[in-house]
Order: sequence, then C-alpha cells, then structure tokens
Amino acid sequence: MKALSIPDVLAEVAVLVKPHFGKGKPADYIPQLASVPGTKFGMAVRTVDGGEHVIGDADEAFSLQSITKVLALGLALNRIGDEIWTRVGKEPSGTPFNHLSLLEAERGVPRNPFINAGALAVTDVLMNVTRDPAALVRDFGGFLCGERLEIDPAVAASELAHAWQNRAIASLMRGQGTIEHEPEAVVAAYSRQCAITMSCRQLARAFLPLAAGGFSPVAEETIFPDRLTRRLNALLLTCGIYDSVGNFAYRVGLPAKSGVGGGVVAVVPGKATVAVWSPELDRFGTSVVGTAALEAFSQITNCSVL
Ligand SMILES: NC(=O)CC[C@H](N)C(=O)O
Repeated sequence: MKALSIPDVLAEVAVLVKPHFGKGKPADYIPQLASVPGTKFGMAVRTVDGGEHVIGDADEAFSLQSITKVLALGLALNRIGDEIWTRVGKEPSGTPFNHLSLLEAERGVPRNPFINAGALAVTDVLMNVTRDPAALVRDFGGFLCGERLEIDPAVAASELAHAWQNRAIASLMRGQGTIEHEPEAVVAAYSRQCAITMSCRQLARAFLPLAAGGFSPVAEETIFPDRLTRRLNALLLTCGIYDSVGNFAYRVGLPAKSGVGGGVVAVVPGKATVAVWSPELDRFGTSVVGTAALEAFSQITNCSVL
C-alpha cells in the first residue's frame, strides 16, 4: 500500500461512493432486511500491525448473512479437515447463490461452500459436533473480534418463514445423501447462522487471521495454519461474490465475501482487512456502494493482489 494515511483514504472513498447510492435496493426476499435504510454506509480497516480506522456507520451492527459462511467453513475445516471436500466442491458456480439447477445435475454436491447449498452442507457437518451450529459460529466470530455477538431473532424468523428455496435445496441434498440431518432442522440452523450481526469494525477484526497468515492479533492465537489461510483466501477470490465474482475481481482484485445484509469484507493478504456495509444490493446480491468503496480503496492504495 502507498504511504497515504488510511483515514485520508477512507475520507476520499466516502466522497467517491456518493454517486452510487440509490442504484441498488436492499434485500427484500427476507422481509426484515427490506426495512434497513439504504443510506447507511460504514467502513473499517484493520491492519495486521494493530491499526484500526473507521468511517460512517462502522459501529452499527448489521445482518451478516452469507459472510457467516466463511466462519462456518473455517470451523468445519478446523474440526473435520479435508473431509469437508467430500461434501462440497471448490469451483465458482456461475449461478445465483440460491439456485438448484447445478445441484441436481451434479448429484447433490454443491459447487462451493459459499453458495447456499454448500453452506447448508457445512451446517449439516457442524450439526455433528454441536446441537446449535449458529451459536458455535456466533461464538467463533465473537472470539475473533473480541466482543460478544448476537443472533437477531426477528431476521432469523423472517428468513425461515420465507426459506422455500433453501428448503428445496436441503431436500434435494438429503435425497442425494449430501446432508444427513432433517432438511428442516438444517435450514433452521442455517437461517439462524445468517442472522448473526456484526459491525464493520468487528468484521474487520474477525477476518484479520486471513490477512495475517492465520494468526489473530485480537485473540492472540493462531486460528488457521498458514496453508489453510491461503486456501480460504483462494476460495474467497474465486467463489466469495457468487456469480459476479469475476467482475468483482476485475474491479477490486481482493479475496472477499459479501452478504445480502449489504456487508462486504475484503482481505489484503499480509496487510489488512477492509469491511464495508451499505444495504443497497446489485442484482447478484452484493452491496453496490460496498463494491464501489472497495474498488476505490484498492485503487487508491494500490493493494490489489492481482
Ligand atoms: N447471499 C446471502 O447473503 C444469502 C443468505 C441468505 N440467508 C439466504 O440463504 O438466502
């Protein structure tokens, strides 16, 4: 990264993203998320050497949604290791995150752990080690950011009440043997996991091991071996932004994960994590302003890994 100070960069980014408000819209298929004001914008940078810089609504908690899939995968890899890859692949899907078409054609084995099918398979694995996988993921995230986290019960209930597509995915996988537990229980656990909330500041802290060779400066503990950290970043780079991951890599050039709550967290390996939140989404389910902010950040600081 260039020598420009990070607070100056954040201030510049906040100006540059202004024209992008109003171009997307908050998720409406989970009704509880539709009511979050589209004008929200927060951003946090945490550097591996302890720097922390925030701007805007960076301390307001938002719904993590698919960003939790990275934490769940990290837990599953730590608990059962490479066996996870017998249940789920490592390829970009090229289809929307909640689609079934490939799943049926590919015998119930999801393309990757970050589409809904893959995340449901990971939840199913975690159900073998705990009765409450969502609480395990919440507590893991809390450990990584050094603060207690919450699961928003209204968001969890709202998603579960409308989770017909995810029920279909889970049923298909149960039929094919990719998941072992009752589809309804897996979908309920997954919906609760998606409803975990964090602020940008907490999110940047929680993902710091992915920028620091697996070590968490916040928890003062090695979370992942270095090789696994590289592999998680490879998955983020190729599968973290669903079926617009190519466009995101072209514009931002960083491993990252988005969620339909409007959060996006990006990793600058060896240097920092950058978390941004803004609820208006593009048609692929990623924050419009969040992507623009990370694109500006990456360009100004010249931190793209590509
Ligand atoms: N892309 C997302 O954030 C999707 C998560 C959401 N809970 C779902 O399953 O549809």
